[in-house]
Amino acid sequence: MNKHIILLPGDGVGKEIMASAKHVLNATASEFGHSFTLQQQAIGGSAIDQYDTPLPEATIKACGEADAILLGAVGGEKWDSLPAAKRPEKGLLGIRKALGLFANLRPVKGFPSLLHASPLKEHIIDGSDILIIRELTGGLYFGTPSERRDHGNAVVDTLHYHRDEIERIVDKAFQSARLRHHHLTSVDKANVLESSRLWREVVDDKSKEYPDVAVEHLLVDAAAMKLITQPDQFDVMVTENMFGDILSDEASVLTGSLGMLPSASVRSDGVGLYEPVHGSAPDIAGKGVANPLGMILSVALMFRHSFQMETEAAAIERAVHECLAQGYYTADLDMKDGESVSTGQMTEAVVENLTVKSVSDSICSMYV
Ligand SMILES: NC(=O)c1ccc[n+]([C@@H]2O[C@H](COP(=O)([O-])OP(=O)(O)OC[C@H]3O[C@@H](n4cnc5c(N)ncnc54)[C@H](O)[C@@H]3O)[C@@H](O)[C@H]2O)c1
Ligand SMILES: CC(C)[C@H](C(=O)O)[C@@H](O)C(=O)O
Ligand SMILES: [Mg+2]
Repeated sequence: MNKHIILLPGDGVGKEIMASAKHVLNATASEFGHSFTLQQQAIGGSAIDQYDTPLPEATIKACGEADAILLGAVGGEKWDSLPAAKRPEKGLLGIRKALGLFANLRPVKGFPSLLHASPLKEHIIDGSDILIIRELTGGLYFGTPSERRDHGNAVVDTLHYHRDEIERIVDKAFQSARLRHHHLTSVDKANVLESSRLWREVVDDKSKEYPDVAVEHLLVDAAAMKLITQPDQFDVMVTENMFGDILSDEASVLTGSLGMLPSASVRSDGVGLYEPVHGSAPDIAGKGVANPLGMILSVALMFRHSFQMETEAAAIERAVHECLAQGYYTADLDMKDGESVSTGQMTEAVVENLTVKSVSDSICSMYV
């Protein structure tokens, strides 16, 4: 099958892990007999340097015509003092909005070999398997006005949702719960925010269409606590844009490192943008030590969600599982024994484990 994929490496470690994604993508293509057209475009700080904008028109056009998009990360100190509209992060927010990618799926499932890489107790994280569904094109990130007032001494940010925007993400969450363990936790701040009270109303209305899914409402502060004390109590979690941003970084602790988490930003027709949950990691950028697995697992999500190629997706996930079991780990994973490997060595280890043979006894669909 021929697919057209846009690569947006972005900034910092984004460039390093995109090289890993390309390598794994090419290896998967040759292993399974696919041909992909890959085209690179600029976004974030590197686009600002080249084109004076974090999201060039050419990037939006190319992404709009693609079957799927892979993104590394954006941002860095160099661009931190630019005005809001010119920051690298605006490029990322802009492409999500321009493509209508309203559903951000962030699966959090630890690999058995990394149980002791987490600072949390093993018996607490063992068996946790959570899908965080973050609303991605509305909420606090996109409401207007968002501006300074009173000569810079006052400020307003707006959390805006229309019922339709909540309905479509909640629908997606119920559908995902049906494919998993039929349990949905909706996270909000309904004891304070009017937007959360509408959110809760929509979840309760929608739940009538999904009587086979058990629904629970949880306030976001309690959810943050429960996520790391009783993670096995969660199946699918659905929440507002910023709540989801924060909770997913927190949840990464269950897997041993922020560098492990992949994500899929999708809309209803299957077009999607796939990126790790972490950022450009300026503290380690350029050193060749970034963990490429969140990015590589995002490639697996692309096969699953945009191309409906479950075998290929499972093969990549299996290869990651195998190389961790063989004892490969990057420096961010706080392991007790042995020596950590570089980004390139970890990527090679994944590619070496990526064989058709390994798919037969696949652990399959780790990240539905
Ligand atoms: N999706 C994105 O592009 C994205 C996401 C988050 C932050 N950012 C941007 O990235 C920049 C840095 O933000 P930050 O430092 O708060 O968050 P960050 O996610 O870049 O880094 C947080 C910590 O996690 C570590 N880390 C992250 N990814 C890693 C990996 N793959 N391997 C090993 N360690 C990893 C970093 O070294 C750092 O210690 C900012 O400009 C921010 O806006 C971008
Ligand atoms: C860089 C930033 C705009 C982005 C977000 O908040 O959505 C990031 O933190 C993420 O999680 O993808
Ligand atoms: Mg984030």
